[in-house]
Amino acid sequence: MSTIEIKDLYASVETKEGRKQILKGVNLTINSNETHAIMGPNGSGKSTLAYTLAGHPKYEVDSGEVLLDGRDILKMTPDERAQAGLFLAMQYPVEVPGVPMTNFLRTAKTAVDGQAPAIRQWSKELSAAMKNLKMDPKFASRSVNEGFSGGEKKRAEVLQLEILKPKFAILDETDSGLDVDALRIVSEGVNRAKASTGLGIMMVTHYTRILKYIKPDIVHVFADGHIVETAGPELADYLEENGYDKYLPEGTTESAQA
Ligand SMILES: Nc1ncnc2c1ncn2[C@@H]1O[C@H](COP(=O)(O)OP(=O)(O)OP(=O)(O)O)[C@@H](O)[C@H]1O
Repeated sequence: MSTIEIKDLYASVETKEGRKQILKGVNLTINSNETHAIMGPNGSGKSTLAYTLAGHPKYEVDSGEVLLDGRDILKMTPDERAQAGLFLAMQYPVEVPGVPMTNFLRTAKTAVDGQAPAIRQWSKELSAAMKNLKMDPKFASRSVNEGFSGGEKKRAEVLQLEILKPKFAILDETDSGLDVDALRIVSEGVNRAKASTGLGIMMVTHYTRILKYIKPDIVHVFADGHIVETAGPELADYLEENGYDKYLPEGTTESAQA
């Protein structure tokens, strides 16, 4: 079993107005096979947490630790974090013109595993994964995310997840922009990854609809840079009905913040 432990994490970003602290004491432990949903108001720092864990250079850790099976990943470069078993499905996947999906995936797989996959096995695995995600095989030769629709980009993120087989996946709003069928297909991909490898999942979402397909064990409310409440799946239903008002500073409402 693997564990990722986030301990009292504080992180900042350099903005035009100066340095701004966004993460303010995040504590969270996720084990293999666990799914944690992170829900919270706009601008509370959920994506910042995702980027900080993945090692985005814009986000500077002020203090705290993140241990993956006891190893401090904050000392690692983003590629070393991926090799250690961390994966980020981005809220806004970037386009990489000129780099075909198939080259990108094979190169990433080789880097993460430390050896190139055998060619015949690789072709089979890639075709099967794309078929499962109902992706046209032509996507393999297209440039990474270039001209992909919003939903196609999210499928491509889950394709990477299925191919790279990390220990932990951060899904940053992987459900946003998906139609009903795509939501089911993408969720099935995540569930397949969990069933095959015992993946631990941190799923940032605004909507309970994805939680019907990817069942969370634990739901956290994230507000003002840290986790303010933790409970079972019933918390998501409460949030859907009542919003985040009770977690916001007095005098503000979620709509005023958005
Ligand atoms: N690179 C940056 N430059 C300036 N401000 C930033 C930067 N990154 C994050 N922020 C600010 O930090 C705060 C947290 O942003 P973040 O994207 O982490 O929130 P979020 O909880 O993911 O929001 P949402 O639910 O709207 O996606 C916001 O006020 C945002 O404007």
